[in-house]
Amino acid sequence: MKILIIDDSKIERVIIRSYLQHLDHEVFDAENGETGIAMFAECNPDIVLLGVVMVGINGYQVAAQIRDKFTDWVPIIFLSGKTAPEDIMIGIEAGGDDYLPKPIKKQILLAKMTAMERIAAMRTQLLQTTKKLEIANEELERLATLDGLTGIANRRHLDITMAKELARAKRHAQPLTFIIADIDFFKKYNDHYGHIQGDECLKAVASILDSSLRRPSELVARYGGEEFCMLLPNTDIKNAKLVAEKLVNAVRSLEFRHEGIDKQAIVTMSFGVISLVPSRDVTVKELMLQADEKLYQAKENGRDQWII
Ligand SMILES: Nc1nc2c(ncn2[C@@H]2O[C@H](COP(=O)(O)OP(=O)(O)OP(=O)(O)O)[C@@H](O)[C@H]2O)c(=O)[nH]1
Repeated sequence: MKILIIDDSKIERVIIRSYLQHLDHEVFDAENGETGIAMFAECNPDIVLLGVVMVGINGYQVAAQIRDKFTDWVPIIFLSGKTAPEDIMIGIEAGGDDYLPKPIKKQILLAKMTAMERIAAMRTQLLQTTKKLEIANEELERLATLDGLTGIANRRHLDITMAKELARAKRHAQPLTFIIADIDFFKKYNDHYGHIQGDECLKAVASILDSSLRRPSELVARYGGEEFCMLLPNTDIKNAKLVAEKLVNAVRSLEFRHEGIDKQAIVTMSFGVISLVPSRDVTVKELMLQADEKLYQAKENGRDQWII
């Protein structure tokens, strides 16, 4: 353990050092409160042995400042000839954890060190476990936003982002583009190639849609089944048309055979696109309904196209 002794009596410091010497501890000492606090920050001790009556700031004030300045808990043991119940109470209230009466008895000091060593080990373990838990929680939160099959955003994440982006577009009177896309004749694809190959097709489509959108603020999500949604903040109707054309072509460029339709057919997608500067009363539900209506028109119109 790293042990920091703060006491203005050189004799006390030398005696305590000699008691701790034969144990495998690293001992630091400071001759007053101010130096002790500075040393605490520097050496990051596992335990502090702190005199109470000192020239300058006293031990209670040092303990209070350590607790105030440093968030990590480190045990503080007061060393004092003042052992009346009220002295002990003041010490504990100032942030101390234990009290050793002066003159310090070697056996008691070593026994306390053993107990504190156990506590320090448990604390280290607790900190490590907490760190692992934090990392696991972050990973869980990340996974909760993703679609299990394709690895792009899921519907839950889309819902949250849409609400945020719609509110932002209203606030700044900025355009917002929203697209719903659906793979054409996907039932026939599954029927012809089987579900496993169908899943591979979904993954490839997700990946090409995702890589076709460039801006970090743009989102591609799997809405469900073979339906995907794209949200493009700050994108007006002119740019929405360019993006839609690019997406139709990107899916074609996969050149995935779709012999469920006919020998020459490839996998294509239809896109329903809306672009608007939303007024106050526009809701997420309305955006979805309108884009879905455009998608329906694209399907009716012969598929493999976008309608805005
Ligand atoms: N392989 C696979 N298929 C899925 C998944 N989710 C939905 N599907 C299939 O997607 C197909 C969707 O079919 P439909 O809604 O009839 O639409 P479609 O055949 O694409 O026809 P159009 O949309 O009109 O072009 C169904 O056969 C579903 O079983 C999935 O996770 N994996």
